[in-house]
Amino acid sequence: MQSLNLIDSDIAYYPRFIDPTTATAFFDVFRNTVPWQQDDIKVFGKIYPQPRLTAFYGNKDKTYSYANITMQSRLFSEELIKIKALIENKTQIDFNACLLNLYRNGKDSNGWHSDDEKELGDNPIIASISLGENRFFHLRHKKHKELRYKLLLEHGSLLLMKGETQHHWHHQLPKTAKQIGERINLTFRVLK
Ligand SMILES: O=C(O)CCC(=O)C(=O)O
Ligand SMILES: [Fe+2]
Repeated sequence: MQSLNLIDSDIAYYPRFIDPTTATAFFDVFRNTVPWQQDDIKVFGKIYPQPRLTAFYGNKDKTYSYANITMQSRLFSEELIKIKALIENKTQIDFNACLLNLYRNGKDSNGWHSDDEKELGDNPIIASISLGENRFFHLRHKKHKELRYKLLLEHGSLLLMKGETQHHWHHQLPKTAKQIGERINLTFRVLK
């Protein structure tokens, strides 16, 4: 486990949290069975197609809203329940929802944001699993914008963000000019 030790944050990175062979098997199942959709998002009043595909799962029929999208959750699949159990075992935190992202190639991305929706509570806990291609994850302090950090999110890894992280830091998954394939990201969350 690697603790990022950035001020105003509580972020830990676990490389090979899932072994590579198992992670590849999970990747294939999610790639082929999740009903991936591309929604429109509103950014500063303009509508754009989201630069990635998403899906939303939970342990109940709940809706989740961000950037003017409202997603209806599907019930956790067998594979999501398995991964959720691995994370819960490590963190002692019970997760009840998961937002899935599919980045089809290097042009797909996720812009600067913090995961600070009201439903996530005061100090959101986000457990993020990476499958498939490695991609860089950027962090930038909201007030001290010169404080930045780049982390390579590898196949099978877990990134855990908690405490005041979402209050003080934005994160993004930038585009890359490299010719790369698909990456799937699972962000387990606690919805109040
Ligand atoms: O794909 C990633 O690693 C980041 C995803 C993310 O930040 C989010 O879904 O809120
Ligand atoms: Fe996020």
